[in-house]
Amino acid sequence: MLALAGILLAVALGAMSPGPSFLFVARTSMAASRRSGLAAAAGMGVGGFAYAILALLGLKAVFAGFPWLYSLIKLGGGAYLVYIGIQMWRGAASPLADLPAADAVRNTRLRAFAMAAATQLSNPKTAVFYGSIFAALLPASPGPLFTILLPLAVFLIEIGWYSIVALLLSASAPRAAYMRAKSALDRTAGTVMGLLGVKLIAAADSGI
Ligand SMILES: NC(=[NH2+])NCCC[C@H](N)C(=O)O
Repeated sequence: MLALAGILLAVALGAMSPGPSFLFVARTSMAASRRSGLAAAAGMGVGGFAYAILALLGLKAVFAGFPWLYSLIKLGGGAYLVYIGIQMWRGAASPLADLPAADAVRNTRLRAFAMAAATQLSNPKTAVFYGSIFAALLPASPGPLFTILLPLAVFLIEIGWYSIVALLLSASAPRAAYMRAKSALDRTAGTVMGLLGVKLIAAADSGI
């Protein structure tokens, strides 16, 4: 159980370090709504859960055995981050839409959830964390209880941290500040996303 606690601490610290996933949840919470921000937090939880399971299944060995797969993931993930960055730039100058209809709100939440999960899965920081540090901390032969508890705990930590981010940043003061500086903030976030994507693509042929 001590091993589990150590791994979970590493997961929490990793989740709290800023990166593309943080940017996505922060922006969704400020630009869309609290509920969309929480939907995005759930997407991050699901993405982390998927990575924890992959790691338990031997993600590191898979990457070591099939280096091209690791490169492919980096290429695809990098391209996705660049795409998100461009989308942020393109929307930067337009004001936020007026209150959308109920249908649109549902769609927005679902979209926030799906895009968050995609962001978490293609996020180089997340992939590297679960593919290396996390995998290295795993016991050589984890028992069944450990194998069940670990992905669930990872899900709770990731969704928990990003829910805190969503709740804090969807409050009226951060939202108002975001509205005032929307185009500059969107361009900055878009540039950071795009650069992280380019960095990932450039490193696609390097090893684990
Ligand atoms: N335990 C982790 N490393 N989770 C993924 C972290 C992603 C990182 N916090 C980001 O915002 O991009």
